[in-house]
Amino acid sequence: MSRLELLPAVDVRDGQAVRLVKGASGTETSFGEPLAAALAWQNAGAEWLHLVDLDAAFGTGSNRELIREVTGALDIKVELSGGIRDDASLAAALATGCTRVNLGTAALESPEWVAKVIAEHGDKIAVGLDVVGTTLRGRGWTSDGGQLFDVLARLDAEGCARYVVTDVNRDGTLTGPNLQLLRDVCAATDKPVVASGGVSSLDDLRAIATLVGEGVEGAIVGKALYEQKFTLEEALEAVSG
Ligand SMILES: O=C(O)c1ccccc1N[C@@H]1O[C@H](COP(=O)(O)O)[C@@H](O)[C@H]1O
Repeated sequence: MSRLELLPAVDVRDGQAVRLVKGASGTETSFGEPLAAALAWQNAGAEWLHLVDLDAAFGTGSNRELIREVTGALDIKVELSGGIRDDASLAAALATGCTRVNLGTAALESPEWVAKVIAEHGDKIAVGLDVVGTTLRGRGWTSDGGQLFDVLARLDAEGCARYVVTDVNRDGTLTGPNLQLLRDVCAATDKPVVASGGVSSLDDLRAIATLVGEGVEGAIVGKALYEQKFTLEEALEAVSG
């Protein structure tokens, strides 16, 4: 059985690496230069970086140049998200050299465009399913966007390669992952799932790793790393078995 992939997160707001609580604008804690954070995770052994332009996700601006600089400076794979909602933003995201992009709002508001880009770009496109309960959230997690399992069925039928599943109410709270949500999504799709939200401990990562056989491929880790609940080296070791 394959091992759980870990994706340390660098979320960028106003040029800084930040963590939010439940994705709420205004709850930012700053952790300095995004490039320094990204290089730190790379040097600690990360194979992936989950890189988010929060200003683009919230519609308050863009960190496009900085995102391009960070992605270009790394040797590891980058999953890029935030504000990728049309041809121009998708082209700019893919031109950074990232390994894949993660679409959120567009999957809820522009289903025809998303079907088209899935057909064109295959597994370079993932969809972020950001949920409160089973209600999807878009536009910086401020708007309702339909029911999780309806949208998942539609995206599956269109050939979506992968889903990044975030429990919004756990994100940035260090309260543990929503394992039942992950199980339910895995039961509804054959496509790989990346878990996001709530990781607080090595035991949380070990618990997510027990779901690899059900379809969980990776886990995004944010606040726990920045608040030094464990090191990335310890996390990689914890899921290596
Ligand atoms: O990651 C966050 O903390 C976050 C908080 C609030 C909104 C979005 C957030 N993250 C990422 O943004 C994309 C969605 O962006 P868009 O809707 O496509 O513009 C989402 O998948 C998360 O990865």
